[in-house]
Amino acid sequence: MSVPKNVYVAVIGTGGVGKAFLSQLEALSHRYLSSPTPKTRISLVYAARSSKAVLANAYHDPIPISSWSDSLNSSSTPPLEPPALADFLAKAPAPGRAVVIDNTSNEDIARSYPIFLSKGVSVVTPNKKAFSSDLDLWKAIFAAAANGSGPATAGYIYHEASVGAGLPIISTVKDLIETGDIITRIEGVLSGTMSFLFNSFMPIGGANGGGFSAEVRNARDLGYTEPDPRDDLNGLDVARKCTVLARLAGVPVASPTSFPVQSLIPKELENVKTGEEFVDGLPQFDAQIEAVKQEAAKEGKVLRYVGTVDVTKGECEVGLRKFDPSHPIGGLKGSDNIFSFYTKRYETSPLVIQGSGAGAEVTAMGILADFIKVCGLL
Ligand SMILES: NC(=O)C1=CN([C@@H]2O[C@H](COP(=O)(O)OP(=O)(O)OC[C@H]3O[C@@H](n4cnc5c(N)ncnc54)[C@H](OP(=O)(O)O)[C@@H]3O)[C@@H](O)[C@H]2O)C=CC1
Ligand SMILES: N[C@@H](CC=O)C(=O)O
Ligand code: NA
Repeated sequence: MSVPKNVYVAVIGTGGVGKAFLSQLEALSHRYLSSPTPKTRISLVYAARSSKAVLANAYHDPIPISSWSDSLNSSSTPPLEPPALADFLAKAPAPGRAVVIDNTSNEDIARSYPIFLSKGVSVVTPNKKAFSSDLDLWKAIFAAAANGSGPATAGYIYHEASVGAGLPIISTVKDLIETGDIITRIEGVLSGTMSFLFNSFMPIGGANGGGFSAEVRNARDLGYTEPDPRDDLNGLDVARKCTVLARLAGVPVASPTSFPVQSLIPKELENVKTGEEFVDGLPQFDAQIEAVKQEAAKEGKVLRYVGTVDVTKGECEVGLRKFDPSHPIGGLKGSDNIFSFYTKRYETSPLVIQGSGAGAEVTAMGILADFIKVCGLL
């Protein structure tokens, strides 16, 4: 009987998405182990939140996945700096190797991916920062990865959940390109938060829309927003997703602030210190967005927040637009995203992907699916 390969997992970030990921990882681990001929054994060797971390005593003595929370809560160890974590994970015994799951939105951790990858440690993440900050970081990540132009001994990088949460967006873009299609335009509602806000604030028929600020609070409480909701409301989250998609499609977008992005943050709240202060201050500006809503309603339209990547022209654009209620974007529900891909093959009738684009469980699913792909490659 063949010996199962060990895959050693380090999880950074145990918030909404991180918790859901660990719970799905535990179930996957049970499924793997209950197979009559287990091929993979998953060992949790590190878990961290911003203030503390827990590290396995040794590779042969991992942290039980079912009690990661107790282990982390009772720890007084601070998180390891990324280079130290990479050194630790690079020593994972063969067969199999280590995978780091970054469930934070931390830019310093994102900047350390090339260090992990060059040491043979794979990275799976929903963190958009790595792929949508400066272009040099993008190039460094893919130059270091085995599934980029790095050596076969390098780690793999997968980031499906960085765009459209669990929806198969990154894999679809890659499949279109690798099979020789030419993407000309991608457009749609790319934010679960923005979708939820406008579907609730201005539902078709105009009935029961609550105040805008109350919907922002709801979106945050439902786990749709970024750790700081201002990163959604300023349009940067959608701009980051457009940047990722554009770069994958071959447009070298310099940064998510290098093209027009409409912010929905009132000027007076631009410089408040915390996300909490921002959410608390928002109700006094409800009248402003209500006026924009009424203007659209007079034309028989609804407001929706959209992103467009015009690959042919090499341009991106992000902002609020008016739609007829009969338009597929006008009729979205809940936190649904919709992505329309126009390509040489899908020229007049686009390839459309629609479904929930935010929330812990659907995001964790995207991360776990990537993790399973990496396990298959190790
Ligand atoms: N929520 C969603 O629907 C989606 C989220 N994403 C992405 O998933 C990621 C996580 O989102 P979400 O779970 O909602 O956010 P949360 O704010 O709920 O969780 C973030 C976690 O990261 C931890 N963290 C932050 N900085 C560090 C650090 N330096 N070292 C270790 N841990 C750190 C936080 O620690 P602490 O607990 O101590 O605060 C927290 O546990 C983000 O990148 C987001 O963009 C992607 C698609 C959808
Ligand atoms: N805050 C984001 C989370 C997923 O990327 C969103 O609302 O879409
Ligand atoms: Na996705």
